[in-house]
Amino acid sequence: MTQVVQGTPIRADVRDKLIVALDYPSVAAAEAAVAQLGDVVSFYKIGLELAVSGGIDLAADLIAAGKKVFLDLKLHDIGNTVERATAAAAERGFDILTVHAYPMTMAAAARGAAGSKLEVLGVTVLTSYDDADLAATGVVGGVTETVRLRAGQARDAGIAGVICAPTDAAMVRAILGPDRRVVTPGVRPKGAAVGDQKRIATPAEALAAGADRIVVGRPVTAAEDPVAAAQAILAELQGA
Ligand SMILES: O=C(O)c1cc(=O)[nH]c(=O)n1[C@@H]1O[C@H](COP(=O)(O)O)[C@@H](O)[C@H]1O
Repeated sequence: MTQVVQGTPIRADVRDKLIVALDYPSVAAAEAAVAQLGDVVSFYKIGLELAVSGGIDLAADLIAAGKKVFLDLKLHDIGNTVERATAAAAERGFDILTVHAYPMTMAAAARGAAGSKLEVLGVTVLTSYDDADLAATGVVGGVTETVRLRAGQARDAGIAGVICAPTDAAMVRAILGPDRRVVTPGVRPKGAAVGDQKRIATPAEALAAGADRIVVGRPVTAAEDPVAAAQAILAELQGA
């Protein structure tokens, strides 16, 4: 169904570019948000907080309701474990699964997803990290150099694409080419609270830099009017 925002119809392909992060402490809270957002939002992310709170099973209801679902567990473990967990996520019908962008982890996830529609995305460098935060983990090389390295490794591992900051998206798109996914959290509409994010851009800037999809949590879920907040982001994406 086509959405109409302030007289402008929002195309279905534009709606699929907005992934709303269901970062809630209970399944009931997530279900209430999904009910409130109705047809406005077509793509949801189940992340760590909701998964630990029993939210993985919510995916079946979302899929039955025609939504796309991103399982954000940011896997990183021995190859056998990652491969089997990825195959289990594919079996459950998820559209996207995240793993950390380490070569062996990405290769294992690629094996686990083989033959399914599941898109494995490698998390390059978290959007809450700056150069100093990354250096504190022992990584040699700044954010830009590390994202460049990991994007190339994601391409070589044969996974669907990466998660990166919108500020990295143009560089990553050049590395991955047009056929792989570039998905960016760290997105803040003008004037929205930044919170713990450090490498941010607006929805329109993220798309202009080469992102396929954006992930947005608090600017929608903590808004006084989440429906209006999501609609405003979609209108910005459509205009980008
Ligand atoms: O993998 C992710 O989705 C992710 C990667 C990253 O580098 N940064 C990041 O913020 N995220 C997720 O994207 C969402 C961003 O939420 P907000 O900061 O509330 O918009 C959260 O659910 C994070 O877990």
